[in-house]
Amino acid sequence: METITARFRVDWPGFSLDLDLELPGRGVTAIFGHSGSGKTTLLRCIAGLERATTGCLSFKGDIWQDERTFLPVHQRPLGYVFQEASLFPHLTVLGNLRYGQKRIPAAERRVSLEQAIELLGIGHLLERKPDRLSGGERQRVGIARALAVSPRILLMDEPLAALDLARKQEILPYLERLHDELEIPVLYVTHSPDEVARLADHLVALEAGRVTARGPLAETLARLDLPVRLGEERAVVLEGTVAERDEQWSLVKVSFDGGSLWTRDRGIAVGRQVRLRVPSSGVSLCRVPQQETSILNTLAGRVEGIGPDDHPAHALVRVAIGHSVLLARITRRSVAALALEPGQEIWAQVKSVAVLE
Ligand SMILES: Nc1ncnc2c1ncn2[C@@H]1O[C@H](COP(=O)(O)OP(=O)(O)OP(=O)(O)O)[C@@H](O)[C@H]1O
Repeated sequence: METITARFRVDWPGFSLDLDLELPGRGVTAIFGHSGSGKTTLLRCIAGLERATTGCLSFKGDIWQDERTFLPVHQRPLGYVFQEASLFPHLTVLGNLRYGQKRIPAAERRVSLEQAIELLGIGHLLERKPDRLSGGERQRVGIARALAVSPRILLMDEPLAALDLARKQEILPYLERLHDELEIPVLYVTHSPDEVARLADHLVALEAGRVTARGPLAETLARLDLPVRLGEERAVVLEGTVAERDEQWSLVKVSFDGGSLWTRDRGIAVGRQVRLRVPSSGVSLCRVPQQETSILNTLAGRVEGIGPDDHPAHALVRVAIGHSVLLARITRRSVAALALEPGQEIWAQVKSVAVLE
């Protein structure tokens, strides 16, 4: 059994959490929701920091909590990364990392110290004391320390929230490496749409202590029946590969399962895997491919469904492009004018697409 099953009920004055979740035992699951929706409470329940909770938690077949069992936090093989790493000020970076690792018998170490240091790029910082680290460096050390305890799961509670944009950009590639190179599942609490789009494989959306949507990221974002918005408007995320570079016009072609899209060249090497974020307002639809248009990307697709959007003037059209899906936000008047209906062949013009590096 490779999954994590979690059922928790917490009742506090003014807030209750009531969840029944099956989470994948691999990849990054983003726990996404507004402030106060219960994200941190869920992580604390999983960590065993909320003792008053009633619930059940099984991790890949091992019971961590049920009616009879409650493993205390120190017996749960997990790493916890907070918004700000609380490192021991009197120890060097290496001392901090070794401290975390001490209680793990050598045979049970899944991540070596060297591997954690290399993954987070902190080899040059090992002799420094925490007060001589930048916020971004401190956070990287905090993540390496959480890995050094050889966790079976990593719980990250808004690990980038305390950092400015430049520091966030500095750390994101390291988080992507963790994702690509480690087998350890990560539960990643955030209210940043960008972080979800870049890092998550799965999504759990919370609202007022309840799950409003969950599932694989791309699939969940493309659903018409679930109101999951990452940011201002509905958008989908596609996995792709940089297939071609057009030096003359500073463009790259990114191929995905079903087609390809030209987008601005940001210097990413041909062959690299990237994610694309396509906002629904950047997709328009036409019944015949347009000849003289400034839009570079026209894809053949099929209408799969039509649903409402935030404003009564707008509709969201779900369009299958091969095995991938785009959402187009168009006016309801256009839906009527084009007589759109499920099953219909259609051309999607994609004006706006962002590469999430
Ligand atoms: N120990 C507690 N006793 C009572 N209420 C609590 C306790 N801890 C948290 N709460 C309340 O539970 C609700 C959920 O809090 P939680 O920290 O889980 O939300 P969150 O989604 O992580 O928010 P944020 O994004 O702001 O961190 C909030 O209304 C909070 O005030």
